[in-house]
Amino acid sequence: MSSESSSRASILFPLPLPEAFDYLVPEGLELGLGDHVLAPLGKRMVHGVVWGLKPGPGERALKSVEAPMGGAPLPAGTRQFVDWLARYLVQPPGVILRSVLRSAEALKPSPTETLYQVSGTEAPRMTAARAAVLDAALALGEASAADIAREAGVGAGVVKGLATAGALTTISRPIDPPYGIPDPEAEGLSLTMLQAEAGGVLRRLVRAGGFQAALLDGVTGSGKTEVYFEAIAEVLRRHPDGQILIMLPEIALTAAVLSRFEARFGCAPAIWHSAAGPKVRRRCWREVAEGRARIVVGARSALFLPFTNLKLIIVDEEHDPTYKQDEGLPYQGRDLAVLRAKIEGAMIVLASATPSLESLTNAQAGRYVHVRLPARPGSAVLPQVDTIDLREHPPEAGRWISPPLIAAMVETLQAGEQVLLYLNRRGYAPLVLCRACGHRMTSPDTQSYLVEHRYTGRLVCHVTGFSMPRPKFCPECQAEDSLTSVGPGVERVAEEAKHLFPDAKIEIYSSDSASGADLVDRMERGEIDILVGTQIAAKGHNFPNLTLVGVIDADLGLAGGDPRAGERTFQTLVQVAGRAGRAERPGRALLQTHQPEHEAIQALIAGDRDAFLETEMMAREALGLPPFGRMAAISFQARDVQAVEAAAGRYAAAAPLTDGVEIWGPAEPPRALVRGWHRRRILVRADKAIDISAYLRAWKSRVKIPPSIRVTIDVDPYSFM
Ligand SMILES: Nc1ncnc2c1ncn2[C@@H]1O[C@H](COP(=O)(O)OP(=O)(O)OP(=O)(O)O)[C@@H](O)[C@H]1O
Ligand SMILES: [Zn+2]
Repeated sequence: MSSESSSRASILFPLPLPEAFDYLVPEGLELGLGDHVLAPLGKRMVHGVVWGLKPGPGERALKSVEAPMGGAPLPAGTRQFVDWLARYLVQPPGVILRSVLRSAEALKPSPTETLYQVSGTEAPRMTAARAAVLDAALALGEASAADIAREAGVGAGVVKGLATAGALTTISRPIDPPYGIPDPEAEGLSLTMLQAEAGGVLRRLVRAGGFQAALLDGVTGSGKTEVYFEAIAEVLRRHPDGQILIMLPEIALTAAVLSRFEARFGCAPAIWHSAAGPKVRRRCWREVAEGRARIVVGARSALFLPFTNLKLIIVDEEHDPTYKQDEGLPYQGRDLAVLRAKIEGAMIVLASATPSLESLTNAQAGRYVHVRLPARPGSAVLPQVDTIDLREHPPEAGRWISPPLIAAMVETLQAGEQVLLYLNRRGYAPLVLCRACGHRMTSPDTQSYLVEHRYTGRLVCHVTGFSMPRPKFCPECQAEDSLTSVGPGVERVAEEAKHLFPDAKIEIYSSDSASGADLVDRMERGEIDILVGTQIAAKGHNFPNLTLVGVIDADLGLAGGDPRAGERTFQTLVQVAGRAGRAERPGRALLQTHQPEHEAIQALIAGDRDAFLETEMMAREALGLPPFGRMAAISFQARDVQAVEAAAGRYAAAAPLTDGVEIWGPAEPPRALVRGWHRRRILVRADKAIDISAYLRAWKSRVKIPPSIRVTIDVDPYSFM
């Protein structure tokens, strides 16, 4: 076994193991860092990546690497990102690697298909079937045997026979073709002065090279997309092999957005998101790893793609809460994007009309270049925002649209314009209770109210997905027909709108909608009069004829005591109001509220974002909350409530004592029971100067928790509650 030339490789597996393991490299096998290999782990052969190479056979008897797996090696930047994240997120490195290796198929070359084409050579023994095939092949150009045979109305054997006879030639083509080459000089919109200026700043940053960060802070509808296209074009010009990642919130990956990319750069980008099928995934992953894909448009998980030469990352709608992943591996995609840009020496642009306090603080401190776009292009102006005080103008009993909002809707519809009614609640009613005994319908094993969905006639748990038919008898007191729906969801508001405007075309847009893309198209074309939507309808869309936005409940989200509630509500309301009046016709937004004096709502009416953020910042600073301090959450889950309490208690007791760190809890989180799993949570607040990841690692190493208890560490919890 041990010869002069033998060496060792440490192999990292995409598994929750504490570290990479050493293997012997068999003689004759040349391995490089980042190579994909098969190696024995227990009784199995497992796909791993060469993480280190060492000379000599070493002291211990080691197993051997079995075989190389092919595919482009994992680039150095990606490996560094994995190591960095493992430390930062307090996770075993293999857990991060698992987020990188998302397509084993991508390591193999693309499968090929055979296409047929008329060769021009005469076919011997012409028959009617053969003539039909030649006609079909001429009409189709390059096509598969099956397609030609179908067109000709014969069996595929006739096609193959003609190929053997030389009358058809065959071409072998990859099923996953490379992506088109984007053209930076393709015709775009002509930019306004403000846009050109902002674009110029971004182009200069691209030319400066290396890690650069910019906050593109522009009001809704100001054309931020066009401006960051300028940065993309500059990278395409300067770096013939440079790669660009554009991150969007998952639901913003619509046909409308993609066609704007195509229009500007002359070809479709590579696409990456969690719902993409294996074929889309393997193509994108392979092309990125081989350095051929130039532009990737993706959701947060695109961060983990193996870029070989990443030059620019755009995080569009950077404030969006969907960049935060809570399940599985918790991380904040926006922050990791900045980290990745640093490691790759790339530029990053964070774009938003309502930047997060984190990014604004970085811009104010000069860490990010602050690029502003204060106005919409051309004649488009920002919407006029007003409140409707529900205490003065209450809707009729059992209704949710107030008289002033109804009046505004009448005007808008009479002018032939569109209305968006916004309520961030899916279904018909958020709560169903028994009039006889007061029983509230909840999800089994989960402390969560069931939401009534009237279209499907079911009560649905939005936490676990559990659903049941609406019962006729109260499950508690058995009273008949005693269940009543409390409060509105979008279905109920749509029902009311239908009652008020029986002739209007009304649609509901929420994550329950079967075809959101179709709704967006029809809304854009003006085929819908009133769209009743949740936050999915509030993001990024351009509906030129939409001039009235009615917010059914502007107070939703302000209650509850989460210090982020004000910021989040403000962001959502700016975004939803920002859908109005994006083209020639001016728009307005009406907010129904019980507390028109609330700071977030006042700031919105005054259009004074900065004053609002100023007070928010002061509150955060006083409490030492992010961005002025660091937070982490440690969550415990178990089937047994006593076990989870004991484990959380022991964990808390083992906390290292340090100045500048405060430990809160263990306590019950907002959802303390889900699918029969009991949850407890410890919150950690640390001063900015403290390396909270290192602190959490040290803490974790002090406690042994039994495997029946799931422990999750989140170094960037979105909610502080
Ligand atoms: N220079 C321009 N000339 C003509 N139309 C423009 C120009 N710039 C932007 N637009 C149009 O204005 C609309 C808004 O642009 P875009 O979607 O880029 O705005 P945004 O800043 O991303 O807005 P939001 O933050 O609300 O999503 C789009 O329909 C876009 O095509
Ligand atoms: Zn009852």
